[in-house]
Amino acid sequence: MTCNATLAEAAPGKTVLGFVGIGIMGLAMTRNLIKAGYEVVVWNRNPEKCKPLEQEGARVASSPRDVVSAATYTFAMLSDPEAALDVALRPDGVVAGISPGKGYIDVSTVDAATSRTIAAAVRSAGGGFLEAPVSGSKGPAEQGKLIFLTAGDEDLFAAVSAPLDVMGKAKFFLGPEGAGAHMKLVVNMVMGAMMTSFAEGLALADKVGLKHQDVIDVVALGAIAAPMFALKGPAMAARSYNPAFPLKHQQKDMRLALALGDEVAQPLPMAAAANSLYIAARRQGLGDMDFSAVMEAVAAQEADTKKQ
Ligand SMILES: NC(=O)C1=CN([C@@H]2O[C@H](COP(=O)(O)OP(=O)(O)OC[C@H]3O[C@@H](n4cnc5c(N)ncnc54)[C@H](OP(=O)(O)O)[C@@H]3O)[C@@H](O)[C@H]2O)C=CC1
Ligand SMILES: O=CCCC(=O)O
Repeated sequence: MTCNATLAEAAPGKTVLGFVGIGIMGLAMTRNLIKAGYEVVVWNRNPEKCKPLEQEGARVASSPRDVVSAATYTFAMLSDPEAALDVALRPDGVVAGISPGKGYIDVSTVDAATSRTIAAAVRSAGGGFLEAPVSGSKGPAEQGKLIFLTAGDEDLFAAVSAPLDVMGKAKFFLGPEGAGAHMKLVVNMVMGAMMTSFAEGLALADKVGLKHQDVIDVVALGAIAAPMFALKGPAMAARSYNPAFPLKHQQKDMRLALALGDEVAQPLPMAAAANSLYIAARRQGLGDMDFSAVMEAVAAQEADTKKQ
């Protein structure tokens, strides 16, 4: 799909960029845009989080509409479908500032229906829409090494190619909006199940007297080696869960992937089992910790078994 108005190619010194949603990811991504020389306008629900960016040269706007009015292309990195819809559609939201020649790039992880609703509203105001959820966490966001899974208006994809390259190491254009959301949910569903399986492995190893570090080293050398296990393993062994990817967002992604499975009649029993552990971890109050804190839900199950 292409949008009706011509979209100018974004370049530092020429194009004003907007960014709404200055959380863990939004902060790191916006910083890289500023460092690359872009003039950036930002908004966050809690304005305190914009302060570091203001010191680094960003302008702070008082609503998402004001960001979009000031910028040619606006990126959004918001928690979940509810936040993405609200920020886009509220009276002083993104769509209220859209006009022909502007584009909205939603990099949040949401479901396809949310993305399609926002796309239709943006296009009816004359703008272009791209969904562009990312693979990669806080570290890759800081290093400009995210992987963009984009879909929607291909001319907008081309127009924002330079800022995407500032924030990421790779970008895929997957087709009409919905395809990017689907790809992201497939990847995060696999990641979520891998993490619960790893946590169970560490718990079992512990029970039989194996050292966590030995398990991490053995896994790292074999066919199931994964950067995620190497990165998160030592902190999990120390039961320390400083958030890079908050557990509440991983559980949201499992929920959205399971709903997608229902929609297309694909049973996902492993993902469903993993999801129940993330829900248990949220009930333990761990939603704002890193998603590796699912380890604590595994440990709590062990405690329950001992009581029986
Ligand atoms: N962290 C990670 O490793 C990755 C995260 N993601 C995805 O990126 C998105 C953001 O993640 P992350 O930065 O980690 O999360 P954070 O929780 O750090 O940030 C969430 C952002 O959403 C905003 N927000 C939440 N609800 C609303 C609302 N109702 N109205 C307006 N703004 C709202 C928050 O504003 P406020 O500060 O005011 O609360 C904040 O700016 C999620 O969809 C997540 O799944 C994708 C890849 C990696
Ligand atoms: O959505 C979060 C993804 C985290 C990652 O890819 O490391």
